[in-house]
Amino acid sequence: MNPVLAELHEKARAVLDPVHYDFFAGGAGDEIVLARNEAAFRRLALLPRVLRGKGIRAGFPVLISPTAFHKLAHPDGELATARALDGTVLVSSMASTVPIADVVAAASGPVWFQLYLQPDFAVTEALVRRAERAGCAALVVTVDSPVFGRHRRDIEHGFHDLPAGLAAENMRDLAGVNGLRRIEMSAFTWEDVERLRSITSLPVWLKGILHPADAVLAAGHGAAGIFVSNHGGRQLDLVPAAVEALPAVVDAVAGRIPVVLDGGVRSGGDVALAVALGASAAGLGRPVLWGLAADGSHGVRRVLDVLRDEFEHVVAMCGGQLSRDMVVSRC
Ligand SMILES: Cc1cc2nc3c(=O)[nH]c(=O)nc-3n(C[C@H](O)[C@H](O)[C@H](O)COP(=O)(O)O)c2cc1C
Ligand SMILES: CCCCC(=O)C(=O)O
Repeated sequence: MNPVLAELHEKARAVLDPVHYDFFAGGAGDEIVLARNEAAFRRLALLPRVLRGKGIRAGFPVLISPTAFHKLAHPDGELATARALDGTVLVSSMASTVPIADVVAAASGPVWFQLYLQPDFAVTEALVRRAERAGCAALVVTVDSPVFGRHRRDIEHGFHDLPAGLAAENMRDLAGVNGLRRIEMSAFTWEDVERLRSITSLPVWLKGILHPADAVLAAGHGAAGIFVSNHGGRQLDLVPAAVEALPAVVDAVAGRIPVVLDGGVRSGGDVALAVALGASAAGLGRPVLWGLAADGSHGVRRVLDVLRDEFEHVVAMCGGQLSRDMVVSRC
């Protein structure tokens, strides 16, 4: 691993309350998927093309995937993350500890709003209006959580609630206990996605798709794009690594909508592999949390800078080109 990322992770582990560290680091069940997400990248290799000059690939195809409760990592919470963007997209979690309007106001790049559809449609609609008023550029509906994953580390620690003083700020004044409504996980249908689309002009992405048939349905139901994701190994501990599920989804979508990959991306080389396999971009979860915990906004910036630098170097080595035929198995 890049020594800067390793150093940020070690510092995060040292400064965080161990209970909060385990909330960020942990996965569901036996954490098999958590480990596989990273291991699967190690099993892939790239065959560079030669004598192609500098090639034409430009840009940095990385975004920040939504993660909850940044104030558990750093006192400035999502404000610090947002200040680090420098053009990178931040998908801000519905479970942010800073209200979405303040996240967008602090951001140095586009902000998208991630949400879980709520059983009470009026609550979902209120969240959408908050995201729109704040100036978010897209909605990302997470669809892999009909029920919440079972995180053994959290259960062992008895970690169920935020410490006093911290709250899921987007849920304020939505008529719950003390004006704060709990985020609910519930099962929905494609009709619910259509209903959401009907009340907003924002692009609606779906996050947490693994089955190619669902990717086809997503395109058919007007999703602006999808995230191939297993929620960083925090939902069903029986699924493939995210990058293993990517090629079949890319084939099924056949270019109709963009496909983002998240889960286990830890280097610019991992970003390059995901792009070569057909992802439009790779999403980062935990690496951003480690940067944030270790050094606030500066730490997040360092994570993005390291990945950008590594990615550009790998692409240059590959003749400016990344395509599926260049990806082979190491074993
Ligand atoms: C601590 C933590 C909190 C998360 N919170 C959310 C969330 O609020 N909404 C969501 O859609 N995904 C959430 N995720 C999943 C991430 O968006 C992403 O899919 C995953 O972290 C990517 O894997 P990686 O951590 O290996 O990069 C969370 C992940 C972690 C680790
Ligand atoms: C209600 C917070 C949801 C956070 C989440 O999605 C996760 O921890 O994986």
